[in-house]
Amino acid sequence: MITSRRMAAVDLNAEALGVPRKQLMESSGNAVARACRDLADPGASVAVVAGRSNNGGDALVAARFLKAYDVTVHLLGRPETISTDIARENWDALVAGEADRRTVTDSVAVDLGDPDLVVDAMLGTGVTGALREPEATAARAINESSATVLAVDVPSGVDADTGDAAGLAVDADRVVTFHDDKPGLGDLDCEVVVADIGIPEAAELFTGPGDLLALDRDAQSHKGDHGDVLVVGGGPYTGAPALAAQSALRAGADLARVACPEGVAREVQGYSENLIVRGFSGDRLAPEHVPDLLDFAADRDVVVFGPGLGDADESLDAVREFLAAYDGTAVVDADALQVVPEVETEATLICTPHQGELRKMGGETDADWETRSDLVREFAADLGHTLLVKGAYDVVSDGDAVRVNRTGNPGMTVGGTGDVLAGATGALAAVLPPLDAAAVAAYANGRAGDLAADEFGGGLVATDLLERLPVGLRGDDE
Ligand SMILES: NC(=O)C1=CN([C@@H]2O[C@H](COP(=O)(O)OP(=O)(O)OC[C@H]3O[C@@H](n4cnc5c(N)ncnc54)[C@H](O)[C@@H]3O)[C@@H](O)[C@H]2O)[C@H](O)CC1
Ligand SMILES: [K+]
Repeated sequence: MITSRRMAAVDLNAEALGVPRKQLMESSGNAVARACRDLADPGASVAVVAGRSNNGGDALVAARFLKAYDVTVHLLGRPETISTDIARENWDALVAGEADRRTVTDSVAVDLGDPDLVVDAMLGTGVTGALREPEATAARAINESSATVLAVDVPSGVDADTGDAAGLAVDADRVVTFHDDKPGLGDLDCEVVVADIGIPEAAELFTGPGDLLALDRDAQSHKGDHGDVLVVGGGPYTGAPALAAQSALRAGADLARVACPEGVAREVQGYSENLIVRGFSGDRLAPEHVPDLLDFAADRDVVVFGPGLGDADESLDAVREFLAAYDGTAVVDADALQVVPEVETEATLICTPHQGELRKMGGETDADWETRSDLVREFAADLGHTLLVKGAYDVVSDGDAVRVNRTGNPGMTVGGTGDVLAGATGALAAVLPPLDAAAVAAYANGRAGDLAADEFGGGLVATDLLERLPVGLRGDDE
């Protein structure tokens, strides 16, 4: 099952892997033609009703494959208004091949004749709201005809993420849907066939430019609130919390605060005037600080726990007490990780261990990334939290889905890059679901590292990543 939003991401990832959308459209069209052959005998009359975008494009390809049938293509609109290059190229191929075709520019012109089979390719996953004209009139004509109706990807008018129609929708006998089942289709009273259109498995498993789309859309739905992130750490180390907090800002957070021992607060502030630093008494985190921290954390969007915290017993006790009482979203990193398996918490946690830290948490790992993916998924399911296990291939899992990130380079083994990743994950967790936040953070952090390595090779340092994180988070075409 795949949502149309995730489908768009996978599609872009496929393109980055060398399988462009036009190639997928050819496979989709071929699958539509196969479904037609299943539903009608050679010689039967077929009315292809094509919209002006890619759903229509699929059917324009199918028309080319249906030489044994009496096909008429009805394009809903003027050819010059076809909205994608690949759909237009397929229309032009029909024109050049002198295919039987009509253009339907308004509702009065909708006349499908009396076909044996109708191919509904008006709208697919790009539908928004109720059908407009001439689609609405065409949908009524399709529903009134006695023909068998084959819908391409989804029946036009039906939202593929919910199965709901905002009003009128095509009543299909069969749907040929691409790549994977879509959430709403099971509730419709029609037969659903899933066609493999050759999207590589890697497009779904590995992070890619498509994963950044989640940021555009989900971040907008949290409009005006790009995150108030609190980093709790510092004590034995001061650079780590400062790096994590600056990284949260570079990853788009509106505010980054650091809660650290007052003995190191000036030093942490000294790294950047952009940080809001709040000291607590003493020189390391202890249980006595927890009530105050919980109050302070309650007004923040995400807490990043652990950078530079150290592993003193009283600090780890404090992490236990904090997590047991906290019910918000937290990224847990570094020494704080080891207490996670023993804590019962209502909080949503994203844990960011490297493989040594994973073992210390009780998790297993393996040199083979595929085996490691299974182990990480199982351990995330046991914990009930999201894991981002760092390595040459980072493995992200919420216990159900797995994403693997291949960006990054050996230069990133330098100190501090993990703090940058934790901070970025914190900022993204303010606007995205945990799995997406971790996957996008790993992808962007690795891209930032790759850009830094272009310049500094093995001499890159963590602050180089901070500067490049905004570019790492931006799509190539922006
Ligand atoms: N990997 C894939 O997912 C592939 C999918 N294919 C096919 O492409 C469509 C999705 O194509 P897209 O161009 O994004 O959207 P639509 O064809 O659904 O058209 C959207 C277009 O239509 C207009 N519109 C939106 N809502 C309405 C409305 N209520 N009434 C009238 N018009 C409307 C608006 O202009 C939109 O921009 C997918 O379903 C597959 O069939 C690829 O071919 C293969 C890979
Ligand atoms: K359709």
